[in-house]
Amino acid sequence: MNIQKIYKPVAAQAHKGTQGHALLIGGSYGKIGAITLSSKAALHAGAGLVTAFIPKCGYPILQTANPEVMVITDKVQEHISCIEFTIIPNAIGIGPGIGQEQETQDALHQFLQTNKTPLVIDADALNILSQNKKWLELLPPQTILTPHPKELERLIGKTQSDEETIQKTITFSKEHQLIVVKKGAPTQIIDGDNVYENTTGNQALATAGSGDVLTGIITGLLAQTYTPLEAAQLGAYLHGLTADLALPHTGHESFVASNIIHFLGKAFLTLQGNRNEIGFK
Ligand SMILES: NC(=O)C1=CN([C@@H]2O[C@H](COP(=O)(O)OP(=O)(O)OC[C@H]3O[C@@H](n4cnc5c(N)ncnc54)[C@H](O)[C@@H]3O)[C@@H](O)[C@H]2O)[C@@H](O)CC1
Ligand SMILES: Nc1ncnc2c1ncn2[C@@H]1O[C@H](COP(=O)(O)OP(=O)(O)O)[C@@H](O)[C@H]1O
Ligand SMILES: [Mg+2]
Repeated sequence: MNIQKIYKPVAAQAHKGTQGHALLIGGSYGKIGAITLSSKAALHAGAGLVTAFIPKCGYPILQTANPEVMVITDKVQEHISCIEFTIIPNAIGIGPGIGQEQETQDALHQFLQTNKTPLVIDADALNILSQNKKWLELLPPQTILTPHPKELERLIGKTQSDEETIQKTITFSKEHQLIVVKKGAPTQIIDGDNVYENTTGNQALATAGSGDVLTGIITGLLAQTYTPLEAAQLGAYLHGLTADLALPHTGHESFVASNIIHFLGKAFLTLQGNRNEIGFK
């Protein structure tokens, strides 16, 4: 599978209104950084407009760190208690840093009951779903879940081998019509019986916030004209490639999640050449 076939260059006549509006929902006291990274990543993935929905305490932090991102605040200071907004986003990413307060769980339930917008679900939003598996029925078809191994285990249960994990994830994906970005080394994308293995990335990504950035990238792509499977594949590919491109500059140790965002431009630029070797296995 060739990533270059998925990639769509930005049209010369494009404007911010044609490049998609991404909404990132998350953050809680002490974890505003997660949603700050996600929303910044969505912008750098090409979304024309990005809004972050966060608890009140994050307002000055996010507005200062990301002046290009618009902000909607919850009425509660330290966590999200009610997800209501009047904007019409093209894609929503929910979960980075959101925490598991009871009010936040209730807000997620309420949100899922009415939401029809293409969705990416990560981090504590996944953990809340794991404790309320009936809510999986509320997800729009082709919703993208981005679990790391522990989050996946909470969703599908313990397994004895990698093969069993893949089989259970395929069954889970088919049962609920979901795309699972099974994060790891390497990341695999499971869409029903189809399993795609990413070819980019390295251990530099073993750093706090690198998954939060992936969620922002995928949501930013989903808000443009990419299908959920394309957004998951291109997002995972670009995310990993940033770590490969950064390696001569940062080494494995000093690479941090912000570097993923920093090197995203260089990663996109590789897609504009004629490299045929790139892609997924
Ligand atoms: N700057 C920030 O605000 C940050 C906020 N974060 C947020 O913190 C919350 C908690 O997320 P966590 O993922 O830390 O908590 P979890 O409890 O979901 O996951 C941590 C556990 O999973 C295990 N694990 C993670 N990756 C693994 C792998 N590849 N293989 C095997 N085990 C693995 C860890 O060893 C640990 O036991 C999330 O909402 C997240 O978005 C984190 O992303 C870190 C940065
Ligand atoms: N050794 C590794 N090789 C390749 N990718 C890795 C490695 N370690 C972590 N990653 C990637 O980094 C990201 C980590 O996500 P996650 O655990 O959710 O981080 P966080 O919650 O801190 O943002 C995933 O995309 C994962 O595939
Ligand atoms: Mg994570």
